[in-house]
Amino acid sequence: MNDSMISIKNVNKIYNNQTTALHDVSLDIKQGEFIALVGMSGGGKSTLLRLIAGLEKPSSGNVTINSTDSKSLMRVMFQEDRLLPWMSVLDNLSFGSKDKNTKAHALELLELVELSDYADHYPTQLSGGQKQRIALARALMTDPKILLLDEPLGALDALTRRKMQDLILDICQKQNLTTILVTHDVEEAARMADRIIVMKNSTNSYEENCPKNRNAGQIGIVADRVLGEILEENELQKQTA
Ligand SMILES: Nc1ncnc2c1ncn2[C@@H]1O[C@H](COP(=O)(O)OP(=O)(O)OP(=O)(O)O)[C@@H](O)[C@H]1O
Repeated sequence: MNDSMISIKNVNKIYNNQTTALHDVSLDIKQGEFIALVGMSGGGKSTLLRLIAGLEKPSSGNVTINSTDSKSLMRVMFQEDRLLPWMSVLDNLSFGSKDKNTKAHALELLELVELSDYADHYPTQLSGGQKQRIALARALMTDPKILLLDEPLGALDALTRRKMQDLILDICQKQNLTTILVTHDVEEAARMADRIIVMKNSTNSYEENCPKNRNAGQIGIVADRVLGEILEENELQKQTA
């Protein structure tokens, strides 16, 4: 019996009959687990996240979400905050709803992300970190069970980023969210995730001398060993810089 919240079986994703973004990817994610997807550019991290979110379909294989919950099940948070500039912070969360409960829930979430005093502000009046906190609150408005984070902290300075990591971790733990974080930052992955999945980098594009599926977007599990290697590589780069 499979007790996974998200079950990915033998998934391939080929774009335009030409670019293999994912090759035979299988992965099970348990309820409440925090997964980080790392790997070099073009390794298929965002593609995998989009397939899980149902924003795209696999070319073959299956992505199954094992939950009886309805459409509010999953929310995605992106690198850019995607707030509507003409709406106040409160309206960005409640989409202008006049419903008392919706507003009350939005205010609760503003408190959770420590921005209660900013309900009447507009996005242009906020710092980058504040905007991402609002984006996080908005993602939580529907009480999702699964949170998909596509490099949401990439544009933040180191200190703000660290604070956001703590905030996200705290919320995910308290709400027992199943979370998938795409990040280029291996230290961030190590700090936040229960499990790190390394998407192997590859030549995804079709080339004559390279069978088009070879090495494309495969998952290399994780492993402290792999993580260690990447960290060592970074160390080497620093030393030779
Ligand atoms: N809509 C698309 N159409 C065609 N090719 C695509 C599309 N989306 C992604 N690809 C290709 O699929 C491969 C994987 O891309 P993806 O964005 O998933 O990688 P990634 O690991 O998230 O990269 P990055 O870290 O740079 O964001 C790349 O070769 C990319 O060019």
